[in-house]
Amino acid sequence: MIQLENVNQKYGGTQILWDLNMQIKPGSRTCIMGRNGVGKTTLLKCIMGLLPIASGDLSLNGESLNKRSVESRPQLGIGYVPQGRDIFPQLTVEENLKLSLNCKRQTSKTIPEHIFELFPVLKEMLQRRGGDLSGGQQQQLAIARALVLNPDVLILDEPNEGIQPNIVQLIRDVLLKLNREQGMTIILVEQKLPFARAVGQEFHLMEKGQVIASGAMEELTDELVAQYLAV
Ligand SMILES: Nc1ncnc2c1ncn2[C@@H]1O[C@H](COP(=O)(O)OP(=O)(O)OP(=O)(O)O)[C@@H](O)[C@H]1O
Repeated sequence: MIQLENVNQKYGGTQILWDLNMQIKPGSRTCIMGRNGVGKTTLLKCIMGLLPIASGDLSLNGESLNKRSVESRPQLGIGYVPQGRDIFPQLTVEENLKLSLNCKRQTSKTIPEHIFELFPVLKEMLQRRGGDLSGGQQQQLAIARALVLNPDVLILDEPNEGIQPNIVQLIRDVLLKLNREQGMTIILVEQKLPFARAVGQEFHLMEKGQVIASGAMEELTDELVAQYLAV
């Protein structure tokens, strides 16, 4: 269980997250939704320890993460696919994937074969530089890099931005499969409603740094969509 209680976050004097509360159950597929600028990415960065929180509590399975380092997250089984992918453009696909193997959680120094079953194109392109891949291939690499550590929780920040429809479908199928077959918790920041509905079982809707509605995906009504998601 990931739990956030009264989390506040500020960039200098500007407060972005306001007494934010959220619970994410193990094995769930959760979508965090809301318009541009409501604080979704900031929230994920706080969960990952990339941004400090000003006050409040953040915990994983009852253990506080407040004082744990960024490096602790992969060891605790939290994988992260950041917005914009952040792969290393000068390194090959293989090198990008092997970087994750340096983490203590992973005892083997070999890239697990199931990664290539999920994303076959990466096997074909192992020696290609990350920067030479298409956007869709880079996104597959970014997800694969997080999966190398076999996380219990996979957090993705708008994985479909600028990606062609067939890769969007592949990503959807991979997320559903990881959740179904491995019980992996999926936390997805997503603005596109059809994708959010296809992947998410639960939603948290954000507005101005707070969660203003949560529930089962079927409870995300047209009224909520019109009020808080439509542009
Ligand atoms: N490094 C920063 N310094 C100051 N303000 C920031 C910084 N990063 C983000 N912000 C501000 O924090 C607010 C929330 O941004 P955030 O990226 O978390 O929103 P978001 O909901 O993820 O939006 P998007 O969908 O556009 O990514 C925005 O007003 C943004 O301008």
